Amino acid sequence: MENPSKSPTLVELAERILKDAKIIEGAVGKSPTFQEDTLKDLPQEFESTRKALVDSIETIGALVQGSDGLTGRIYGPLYKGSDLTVLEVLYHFRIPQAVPLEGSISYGELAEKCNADAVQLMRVLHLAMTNHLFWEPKKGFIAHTADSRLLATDEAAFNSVGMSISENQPALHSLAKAMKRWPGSQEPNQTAHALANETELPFYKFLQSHPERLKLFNARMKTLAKGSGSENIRNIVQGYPWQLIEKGTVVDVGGAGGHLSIALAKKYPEMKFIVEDLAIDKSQLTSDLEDRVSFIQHDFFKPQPVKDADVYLLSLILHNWPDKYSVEILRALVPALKPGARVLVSERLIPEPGEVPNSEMKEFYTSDIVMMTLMNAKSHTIEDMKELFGRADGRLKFTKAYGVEGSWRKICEAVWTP
Ligand SMILES: C[S@@+](CC[C@H](N)C(=O)[O-])C[C@H]1O[C@@H](n2cnc3c(N)ncnc32)[C@H](O)[C@@H]1O
Repeated sequence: MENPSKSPTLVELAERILKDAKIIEGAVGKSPTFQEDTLKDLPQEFESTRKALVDSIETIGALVQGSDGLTGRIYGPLYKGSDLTVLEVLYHFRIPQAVPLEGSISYGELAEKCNADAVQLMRVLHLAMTNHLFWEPKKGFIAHTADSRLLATDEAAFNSVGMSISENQPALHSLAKAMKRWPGSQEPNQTAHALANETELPFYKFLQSHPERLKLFNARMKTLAKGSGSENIRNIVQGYPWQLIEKGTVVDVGGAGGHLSIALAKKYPEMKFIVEDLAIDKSQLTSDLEDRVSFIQHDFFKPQPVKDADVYLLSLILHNWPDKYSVEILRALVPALKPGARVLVSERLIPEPGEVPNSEMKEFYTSDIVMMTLMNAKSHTIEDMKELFGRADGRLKFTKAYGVEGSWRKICEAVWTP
């Protein structure tokens, strides 16, 4: 975070906004509108400019509103909570799907289709429109914008909103209560999510006993995999010097359907991969890779069964667990490790304060808090990662954090040095 007395002037910010807006518009050739999101094709190399632009806009908005604006932002009409209420109504009444993709529909007809009261529906939709969801082409009628159309046509995106409403929001509202009841807890069932749902089950077990909510969670994971999931693959494949492993074997611990191993196997034809997870899912494996990518069922809290591999990869695993359990997961590898074996832990690390703009820092801290509310888990800093390796076993020597340029996903390497 910047020193508050040194924030840029309004004019400096406005100039930055103009400069970055020109760069971005030049990159896609056509400015986005609320009907057409041309920025979804923005090339990766302009992502940092997009983030800088968002940050400048937020900063100038907050400065111009002043401290009275702050109270307004928290308690007044711009409070995010009411935006979430709108989404909740859109989700429960399946409003996006009831609006025609072309043309418009009257509030009365829409209310009938959604089984809702027309006046209440109109009032909620008026607020939705302030966030560019739907618009009124003529009085009394509504039509889609690009955002509302996405919710109507992409079931995974729609269910992802459902997941946020069913799991994240109630849990976030219960965080203060959970912090009072179980201060500093390291148990995955002493969470805000458990309080909000009046359950003693940890998050994943709770979902397994509520299949309709598990479906929403899986949809959320699918939408993430479209964006950051592919960033996950890119980071794993390009962000580590795999040529060092040559003809070696990689154990992909908690590797799900093996998408990372499969991507690596395609690029490194001499390496072998063993994907471990609670259940075996070979649906993504093609026959040409069958001799080099295999699957076994394994609980990562039990001693590692594959001995003497060259690499044990834990991608997006430890950030789902309280530290106490992350240490157990790492320790369970120890009996299998040969001297020089590498343990690679890949996840998005939290930057040092001030290393990235405030708006980006907010994303990192938000995801950290979501981890806390759902599982008492956490996002890690690089210092946390060093500490976890050390706590697991002093012979697991942290060497370096690798990763692709410009990404906060890092691959933290520790080498077994007995
Ligand atoms: C967030 S996903 C990460 C998947 C993959 N490594 C990646 O980077 O995309 C976490 C994975 O851990 C698996 N998992 C959870 N508990 C496990 C356990 N006790 N033993 C093995 N795998 C487990 C889940 O089934 C899931 O596939």
